[in-house]
Amino acid sequence: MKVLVLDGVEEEGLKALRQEPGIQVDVKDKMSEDELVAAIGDYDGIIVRSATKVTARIIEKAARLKVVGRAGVGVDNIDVPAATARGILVVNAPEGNTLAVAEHTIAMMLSLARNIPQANASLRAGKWDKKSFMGVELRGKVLGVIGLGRIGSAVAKRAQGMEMKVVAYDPYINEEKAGLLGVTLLSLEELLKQADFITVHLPLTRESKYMLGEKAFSLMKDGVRIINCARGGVVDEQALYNAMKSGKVAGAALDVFEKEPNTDSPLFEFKNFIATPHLGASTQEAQLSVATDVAREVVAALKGELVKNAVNIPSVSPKVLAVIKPYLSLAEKMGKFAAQVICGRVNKIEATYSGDLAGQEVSPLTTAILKGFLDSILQEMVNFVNAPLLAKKRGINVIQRQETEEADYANLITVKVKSDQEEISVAGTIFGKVDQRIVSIDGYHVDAVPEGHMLYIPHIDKPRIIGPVGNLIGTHNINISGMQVGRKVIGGKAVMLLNIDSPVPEETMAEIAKIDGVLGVKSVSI
Ligand SMILES: NC(=O)c1ccc[n+]([C@@H]2O[C@H](COP(=O)([O-])OP(=O)(O)OC[C@H]3O[C@@H](n4cnc5c(N)ncnc54)[C@H](O)[C@@H]3O)[C@@H](O)[C@H]2O)c1
Ligand SMILES: O=C(O)[C@H](O)COP(=O)(O)O
Repeated sequence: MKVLVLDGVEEEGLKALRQEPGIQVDVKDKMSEDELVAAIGDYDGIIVRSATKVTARIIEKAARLKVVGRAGVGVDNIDVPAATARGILVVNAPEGNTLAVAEHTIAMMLSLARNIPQANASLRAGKWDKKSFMGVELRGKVLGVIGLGRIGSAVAKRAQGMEMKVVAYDPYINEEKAGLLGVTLLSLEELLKQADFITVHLPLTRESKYMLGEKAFSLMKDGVRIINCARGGVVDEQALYNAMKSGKVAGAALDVFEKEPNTDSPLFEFKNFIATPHLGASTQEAQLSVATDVAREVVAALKGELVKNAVNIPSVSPKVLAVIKPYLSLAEKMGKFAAQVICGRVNKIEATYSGDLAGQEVSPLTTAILKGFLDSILQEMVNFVNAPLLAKKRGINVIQRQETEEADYANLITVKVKSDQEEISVAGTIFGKVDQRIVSIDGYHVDAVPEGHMLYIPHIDKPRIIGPVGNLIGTHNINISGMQVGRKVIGGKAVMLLNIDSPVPEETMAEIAKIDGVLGVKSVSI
C-alpha cells in the first residue's frame, strides 16, 4: 500500500507508518490540484496539514484511496462529504496541537496588550521610543472566549493564571463544565458587551461565519481587543477593518485569514494590527504529536481496524468499543443474511437490540448491519463510512430500537427488513464470548452458525421434505455440516437452515424448489 504525505508533516511522527511492513511512504512538500488529480490513483492513503486542499476533483480520481489523514484539527481543507460518498475515511489529530494554539493565543493577547511586535520593529529600525508603546495590564480584565472546547478551555485556564476574569459563549457546553473551569457562561450579546479582550476558538460553520461582524462590533466595548487563532471567516475582516478605522477596536491579532496565504490584507495599514501566518499549531511538540497520532490512525484505517478520531463515522469510546466489538461481525453477517433471503425492493431496515446491548451505544452495530446488507447487493465499495449514506440514497428508512424488557437471550440483535413484497426478521446472539448464532428467522427458532454457504428453505412441516432435500444435495457431492429446522405448530409453516461446504448449483436449487411442500429456497453466502 502507498501513502502520500504532503505539507511538511513532521517526519519523526511518521514512524508508525514507516515501520509498518507493506506500506510505502512518499513524502512531498506540496502538489497542485492538477498534480494530485494525476497522482492520487496510485495511493491508498494521503496525509496533509491545512495547505493542501483535498477537493472533490481529487477524490473522484482516488480509485484506491481508503483514508485521508489530517495532521491537525480542522478538516475544512478536505471535502468530507465527497470522501464519505466514496467510502473514504477521514481522520484527524484533534488533541496534539491544543496547547500550542492556546499558548499562541496568549502570546497574541500579551503582544496586543504590550505592543511587543511594534516596539520590536521600531527598535530594530533604530528608534529608542518609549512613549509610543504604552500598554495595558491583563490582570482584572475580562476575557471573552467564544467556543469553550479544547483550545478555548486551555486559553481560559491560562488567562485565569494571569488573573483575568473569563466569560464564555458556547451553546453546546453545559454550565457544569464551565463551572469546573471557573468560567461564566454568557449569551453572545452579553459577552460582547462585557469583554475587554475577545478570542474565538470554534470551527468555521454556517453559524459561526462572520460571527464577529458589523453588528457584533457595534455591541462591543470601546477599546476592545480581538484575537482569532481559530479559522479565517469567523471574524469578518471588512467589519474588523471598519471597527479599527473608527477606533472602536484598540487592537486585533489574527493568525488565520479568510483567504490564505494572505500577504496584503488591508488590515496591515493599522499599527495596532498584528498577524502571524497560521502559526497556531507550529511548535515542535505539537507537530510531533499530531504527526504521530495521524500516522497511527492511517495505519489502523489501512489495516481495517477501528480508528479513534474518524471525522466521517461516529467515534466510539474505547469503553463502548470493548462491549460492542464482538457483535460487529455478527451484525454485519445478519445484514448479509437478510439481504440474500428477502425478495423485492427494500424500503425499511429495523434493528432492535436487547439484553446486554440495551443500554449501549449501538449505532456502529446498525451501521454494520447496513454494511453487510448493502455489500451483498451493490457493486460499489460499501464500508462503515458510506453505508448509512448509501442506505439513505436508496430510500431505505433505517430504524434503531433498544428494548429493556427481560429477554430470552443474554444479548439479542433482531434485524427486520421490509420490502414492497414481504417482511422478514432474523435474530442473532452471541453465546459465551464469541459464539455467533442465528437463533430465529421470522419467529421460527433455529440455532445456526452464520458462516460460509447456507441454504434457507421455508416449507410445510410434513414428512418427506428433509430427506429429499438432503438427498438432492448429497447427490451433487455437497457436504452438509449443519441442519436446523424450526416450526411453530405441527403441520404448519416451518423453516430449514443448512450449513453446506460449497455452494449449491442453480439446477439443484430449482429441483429443491420443486419438492412437494417446499415454499422457496434461497442460497446465502456469508
Ligand atoms: N491556528 C491554528 O493553527 C489552529 C490549530 C488548531 C485548531 N485551530 C482551530 O481552532 C478551532 C477550535 O479547535 P478545538 O480543538 O478547540 O475544537 P473543539 O471542537 O474542541 O472546540 C470547539 C468549540 O466550539 C464550540 N462551538 C461550535 N459552534 C459554535 C458556535 N456557533 N458558537 C459558539 N461555540 C461554538 C463547540 O461547542 C466546541 O466547544 C477550530 O476551528 C480549529 O480548526 C486552529
Ligand atoms: O486545524 C489545525 O490543526 C490548524 O489550523 C493547524 O493547521 P496547520 O497544520 O496547517 O498548521
